[in-house]
Amino acid sequence: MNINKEQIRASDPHACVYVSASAGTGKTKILIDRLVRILILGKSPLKNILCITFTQSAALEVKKRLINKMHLFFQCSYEQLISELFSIFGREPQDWEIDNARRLYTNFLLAPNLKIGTLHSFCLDLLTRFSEKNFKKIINNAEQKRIIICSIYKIISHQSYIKDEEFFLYVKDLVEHSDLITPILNSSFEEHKCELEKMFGIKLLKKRQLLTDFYKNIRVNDIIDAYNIVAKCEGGHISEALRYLQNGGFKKSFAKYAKIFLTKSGEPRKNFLKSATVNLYPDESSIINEHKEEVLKYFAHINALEAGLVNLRLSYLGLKALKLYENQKIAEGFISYADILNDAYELLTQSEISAWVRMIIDQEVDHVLIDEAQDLNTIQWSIIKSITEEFFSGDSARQTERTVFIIGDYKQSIFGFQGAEPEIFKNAYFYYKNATIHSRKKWVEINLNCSYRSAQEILDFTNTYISSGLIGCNYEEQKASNKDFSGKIEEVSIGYKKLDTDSWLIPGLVEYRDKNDQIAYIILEKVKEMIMKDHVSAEEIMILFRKRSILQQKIINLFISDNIPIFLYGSNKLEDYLIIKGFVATLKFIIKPHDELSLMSMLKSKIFDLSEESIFEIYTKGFFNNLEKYNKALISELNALIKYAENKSVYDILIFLLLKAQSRLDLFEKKLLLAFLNIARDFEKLGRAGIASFIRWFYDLESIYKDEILRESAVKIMTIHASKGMESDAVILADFCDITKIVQPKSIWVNYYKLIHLKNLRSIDKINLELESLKYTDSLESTRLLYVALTRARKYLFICKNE
Ligand SMILES: Nc1ncnc2c1ncn2[C@@H]1O[C@H](COP(=O)(O)OP(=O)(O)OP(=O)(O)O)[C@@H](O)[C@H]1O
Repeated sequence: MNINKEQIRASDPHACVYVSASAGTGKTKILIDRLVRILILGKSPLKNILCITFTQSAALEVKKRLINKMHLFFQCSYEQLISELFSIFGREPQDWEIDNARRLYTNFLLAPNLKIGTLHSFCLDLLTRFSEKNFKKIINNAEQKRIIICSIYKIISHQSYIKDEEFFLYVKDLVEHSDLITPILNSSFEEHKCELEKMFGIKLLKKRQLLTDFYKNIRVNDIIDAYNIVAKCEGGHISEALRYLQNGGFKKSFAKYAKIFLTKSGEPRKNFLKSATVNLYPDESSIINEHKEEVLKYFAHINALEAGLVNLRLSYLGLKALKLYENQKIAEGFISYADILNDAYELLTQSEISAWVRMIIDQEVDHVLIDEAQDLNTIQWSIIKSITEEFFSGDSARQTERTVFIIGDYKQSIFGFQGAEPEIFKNAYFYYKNATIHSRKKWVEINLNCSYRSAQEILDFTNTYISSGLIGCNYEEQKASNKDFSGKIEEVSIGYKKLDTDSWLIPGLVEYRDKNDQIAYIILEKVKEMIMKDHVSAEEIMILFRKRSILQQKIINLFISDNIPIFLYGSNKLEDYLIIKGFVATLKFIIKPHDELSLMSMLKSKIFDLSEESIFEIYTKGFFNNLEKYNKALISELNALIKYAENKSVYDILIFLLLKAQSRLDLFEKKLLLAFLNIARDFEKLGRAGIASFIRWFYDLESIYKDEILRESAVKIMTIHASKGMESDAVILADFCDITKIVQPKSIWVNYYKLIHLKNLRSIDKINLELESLKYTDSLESTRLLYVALTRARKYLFICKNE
């Protein structure tokens, strides 16, 4: 280890410290060093040090490294201990420091009380100890879904809404943002209407009312005359418009009429009339152009109105469903992750016992260390502030030295979807700086920018892609501390050649069915080359994705069939895989044939393999109410399934379904199903039975899929979010092509309201402004994501780029 003076200043246990540390500059090392130095100082016991990490795996890593360090101090030679302590203190250790360091491990064994974990686990502990609220369990996805659907059924007797999965997703999103919506939860229909009218800048009247005004003002005959005259020199769109006006069609379907004046992409046609026509018939042309403007104005207004009315109804019903959901969740003894934070905050600041709770916590915490501080959102900072408030009050009853340590990196702020933003981190920084200086404590600020991880070539490449303007915070070019090895960057451009699915392939020649196949093959070949030619070991290769996708699935399949060991990081719960969802839906269908959500996802799954279009078709024909009429073969298949399932065990039913789906399954799906079958067998071995009871048991298990080939020496496959804090020799970016492309949202949040129907909403200026700013923040975060991905690599970067 190199002695780095700034790292040593950062671990000074007498100062409150803020560290802004770029990727690879040693954040984790500093955190461990600081924990060790506080312990060696000997004034605060282990149990009084609170270390907050962003994820549970980070907490495990910190615990592991701290315990290893203490164990090393306990059993290493005297000389090694001196040298270890020298690298941490940056000076010769004193005798008492050496003695204390030796004793850390035994002290730990006597009282192994490590407060290292996520803020959620700290808050959960707080609630368990002090809250009077009665909760038994953290709610999981399946329970959440069940309660949302029940709540929707309770408010909507007219069930056509429920057929639409979109409404379920809408309410689910409200549930996930419920803390945000609290202020409008109890508003009446009229109040929502007023709010949305203000937001949209229009009155939410009936559409007919608006159009009546339009029809009243239009001089139909004048316009028909004008059309007739210019028709001689114009194209088909004029005769089409004429038809609509002559037979009154423009009243029946105003939208279709208005579309004559628009281009295919929905923009107003710039030159509706040719310039020759305008020169020849100036008067008629100006009548037509004025009319065109008028139509488009009304069309925009009607679009806004339709969007407004849809959103008004959705918000009203959605919020009602949300209230029912919240009540039912509490009645069943569930708590969500968001509730944990909100309830803990309330307990610490607004409850009758707040002062008492804070006093007890104050006795129990002397030092707070916050890792990945850029990823915390407002409520999380509020909780941390209330825990540390007494540190700076001046008249604290406690005389012990107490510090706050904040380490983070604006450039790695990539959890915007959880409410974290660089701005929030900046505010927290100012808060602690002011609080520390005002209470006359020592404040130290450190900026680390030299990477111990990556070769200079990797950092040069990163520097060309990243700049302050693109990531929304200060970016200084990064330098490598380690000059012992060099880096290599390769970029491949993927040409997209779509082939007919059943076109004849020349034997022996690699042809790709689509872009994803091509990328998957290129990556497989690259990994083989790295392992065979460059002697990179498999576990030192990391394949990163911006998001889970078909490409990821294809790569996994390809690697499995080529016997290259892989390890999937992140949330790889069995229940989250599409194929397992389809099987679970089928089990649900067997016990509840009228549950439309299960029926739909069963039909879509590989067991039935119906296309989206055919499901949509039978669905719109009223299939779900009138099964017999439309698809006899399917009905008899469904009946046969229900009949077969009578008196059969879950395991037997699953085998039956597996055989039915077999020809459509790929290798990876077969492995997943095998794991699922094993779970069913375990369930039966326990002497349990019943489909409903199996499904509940399966969800409670929250089983993580582990394959026998997922060994230690495996290529790691994960999303960039999951790769946070990790490093490896080689990094492959599989979907770089999409990295700066911003996906247009289907809905946005504006002032407590979740607005959908975005195509129509775009005719409202205020919404357009919101969308623009959203696009801007998304693009900044997308570049920060790229920064995180590039800086995981030590020596090799391999990037698949769109041409
Ligand atoms: N003083 C040092 N001398 C030598 N190597 C160091 C030093 N400090 C850290 N390192 C090494 O640099 C690498 C990066 O350190 P670490 O993982 O702590 O970085 P980080 O700042 O947490 O990175 P990121 O923000 O990307 O997660 C590690 O392999 C670590 O052992």
